[in-house]
Amino acid sequence: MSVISSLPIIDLTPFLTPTSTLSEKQEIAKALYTACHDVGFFYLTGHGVPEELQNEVLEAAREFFMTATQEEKQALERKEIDEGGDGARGWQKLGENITMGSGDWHEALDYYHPPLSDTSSGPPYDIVQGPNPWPEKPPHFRSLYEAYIAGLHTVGHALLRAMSLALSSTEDLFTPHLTSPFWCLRAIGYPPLPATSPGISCGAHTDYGCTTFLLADETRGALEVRDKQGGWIGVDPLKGAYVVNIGDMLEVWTNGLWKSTVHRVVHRGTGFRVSVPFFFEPDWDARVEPLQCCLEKTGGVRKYEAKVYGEHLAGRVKGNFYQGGPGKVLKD
Ligand SMILES: O=C(O)CCC(=O)C(=O)O
Ligand SMILES: [Fe+2]
Repeated sequence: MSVISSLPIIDLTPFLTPTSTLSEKQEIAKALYTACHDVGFFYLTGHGVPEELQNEVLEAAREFFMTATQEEKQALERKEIDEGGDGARGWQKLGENITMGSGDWHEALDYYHPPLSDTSSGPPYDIVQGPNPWPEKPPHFRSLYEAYIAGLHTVGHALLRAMSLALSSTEDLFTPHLTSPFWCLRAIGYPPLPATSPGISCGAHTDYGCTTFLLADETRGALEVRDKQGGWIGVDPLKGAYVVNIGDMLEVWTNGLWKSTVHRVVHRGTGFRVSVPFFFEPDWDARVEPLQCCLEKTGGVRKYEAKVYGEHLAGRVKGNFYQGGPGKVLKD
């Protein structure tokens, strides 16, 4: 495995500054196009999220994983639909999340966009449509995370405007599909893999939606990204920046011009690694299909069928846990 020390760095400032000029934006859009086309992963700076807020988010997750009792964790546990849960939201114990049939060596708290229908009368819930179970300790966890999620919506919209300009002459290609963007946030705790274990911390997969904003602590040598030759490249965190990758919906919209890049986590170092990926997604009912401008750039042949985002997500979530099924799929 080689370690990349130089993922492209994209500075989003012009898309968050009302006074910026078109040429300032186009310069960034051009670099963004190359990053998305050549690697599918990049560091994002100029996003406006304060580093102190990022650190607080990581520390609150660490505090939960390190200090909550087993009982407190179990009170938030993800439950199957027939057990009164929505099959998605909540705490997952070590090894519960699976990829390609093997348990992932992490525990996690998973949150999603508020449910789309009223849940006040209680279960049964549809898949991914139950309430978010927030911890009571640390006491500020919920308000901190809700403020963080709101901030990342601004960044998500700005980045999608930049991506639109990278693909066309308008910033609004994706706007009709982002009226109430769905989102997911995972707070993940990774103990080091046992020395003799052949296992994996988070198995190889692609992300499901538009873009993922990965916030991770300073642990090095954990995240790995598949390169075009099928090898693995190590991606270390860059202080203050997000590691951003594109998801399955952008691959469909671009007719494969930009690929939803496979990645995984192998944490063999020392220390307990914490990461908090935020997934910025299309509207739940968005019908996603190759865009005309991308068809023109890819020889005019449509390589992807239309997908409804919410159906795609529900299908992927169902495969993420042990239910006698084959587990998380790498690609459709
Ligand atoms: O923890 C990480 O670095 C990545 C996690 C990830 O890829 C995911 O949850 O989709
Ligand atoms: Fe991922």
